[in-house]
Formats: sequence, structure tokens, C-alpha cells
Amino acid sequence: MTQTRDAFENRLRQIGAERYHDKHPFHHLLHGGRCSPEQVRAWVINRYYYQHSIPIKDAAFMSRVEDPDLRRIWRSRIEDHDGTDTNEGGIRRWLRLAEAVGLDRDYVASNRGVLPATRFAVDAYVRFVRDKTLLEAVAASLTELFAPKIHADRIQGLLKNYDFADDSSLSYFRNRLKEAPKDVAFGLSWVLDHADTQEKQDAAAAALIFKTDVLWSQLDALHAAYVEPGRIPPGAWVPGEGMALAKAS
Ligand SMILES: O=C(O)c1cc(C(=O)O)c2c(n1)C(=O)C(=O)c1cc(C(=O)O)[nH]c1-2
Repeated sequence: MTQTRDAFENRLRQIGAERYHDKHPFHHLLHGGRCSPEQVRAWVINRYYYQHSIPIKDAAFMSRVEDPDLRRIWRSRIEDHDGTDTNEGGIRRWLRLAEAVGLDRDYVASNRGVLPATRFAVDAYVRFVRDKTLLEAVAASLTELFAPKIHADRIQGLLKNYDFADDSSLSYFRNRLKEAPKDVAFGLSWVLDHADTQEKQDAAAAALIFKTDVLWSQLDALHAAYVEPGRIPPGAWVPGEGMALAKAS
């Protein structure tokens, strides 16, 4: 049976409550100040691959949209990450974080050393958005419903626990707190409007579950490689690599 708008929204929110990556043990270590500097670096390097792929994903989405009004709304997502004349953009802000934790920004931007499972998961998200229906593609982005809380927790946890954390290094997350609400308000109402049969509601819910798996498996890979059991796959970043050279005084 097709669910009412409210019941369907609750179903989507329940998926986040059960499966969002704020519950992953790696995030508990990171936000609680229990990551070593090397583990923080591993997270920054791998998460950059996600950041760099988000505007590629959004461009793949836009390439399939026939409605200029939808493209007009969606394109701010690309600008939020790639920047504009007046906005530095999320990718550069992330590289500022990379420098603050001691990494060489060109190394991080090269995507060398990214874990294979991170690549597989993130590339699967880009392909999903390229290949599935527009409804499934928008529904997959709705994990962002749950992101403001994790960004706020992260800002607080990193500021409290790590010397590298300050307004400059954490500016990525502060900006997302301003940018994400407009995206998610639009995305949610678009999905609620367009998922008007049971079949479409089921497909949208499955897309959101798929996306929580994309996020969760990245952290599983990070945890296995750099926390426990500490098995770094061949070719992945090894602590000590990719560091910025100390500035000559
Ligand atoms: O730090 C996080 O936990 C987190 C999660 C997510 C998400 O839920 O996919 C995004 C972001 N951050 C983020 O910063 C971001 O720009 C973003 C875009 C998207 C998307 O699917 O289009 N998700 C996310």
C-alpha cells in the first residue's frame, strides 16, 4: 500500500536512525579524541575521495535532468563543493583540513593511497546516480538529512580533543551546516512529491539504505586498515607517507 506523505517521511527518517554512519565505532573514536594523528590522517585522505566525487556525482545527475528548473536548483551543490569567484568551496576547505593535520595537499588531492574499499563504495554511489531513476538518485542524497548533527558533533569533538582543530581547519564542516539544510529541504520534498506509488516509495527507501551502506563501508575499511586489525591493503596509504615538508624557519 502507498504510504501517506508523513508515514513515508517517517520511514525514511527511521532508516537514518538505524543505519547512519554516526553510529560507526570509527566516528566514536574520532569525535571522542581517541584517534592517533595517523588515524586522523587516514580519515582525511580517504574522506577526500568522497568529497572529490560528490560534485562528479551531482554533475552526472544534472546531465540526466531535462527540467531546467531542477538543474537550476541542483547546480548550487556543485558550486558549494567546487567554489565560485566568491566562495572558496568545500574541496579547498577540505584540503585546508589536510594541511592542518600535517599532510601535503597535493598528495591528498592526487587520491593516491585511498583504500580500495573506499574507491569501490564511492564509485558505486556515482554509478548509482548515473544509472538509476532520478527519484532513486535524489533519495540517495537524503543521508544529508542526518549530516548536520554529525557535523555539529564533529566540530565540538575535534575542537575539544585535537590541537589541529580551529576555525580554519574546521571551516568545511561549519559551511556544510549552512549549505546542507537548503539541499535537504529541497531533496526531501522532491522525493515526497515524486514517490507517489508503493513501488516508488520502496525504491526510494532502498536507495537511502544503499547510501547508508556506502557511508558505513568506507568507515569499516578505515577501521580495518588503521585501527583493528591494522591490515593495510597493498598500495594504500602507509603512515608517514604524503606528509607536508616542515617549513624552513
Ligand atoms: O560528514 C558526514 O558525515 C557527511 C555525510 C554526508 C552524507 O550523508 O552523505 C555528506 C557530507 N558529510 C557532506 O559533507 C556532503 O557534502 C555531502 C553531499 C552528499 C550527497 O550525497 O550529495 N552527502 C554528503
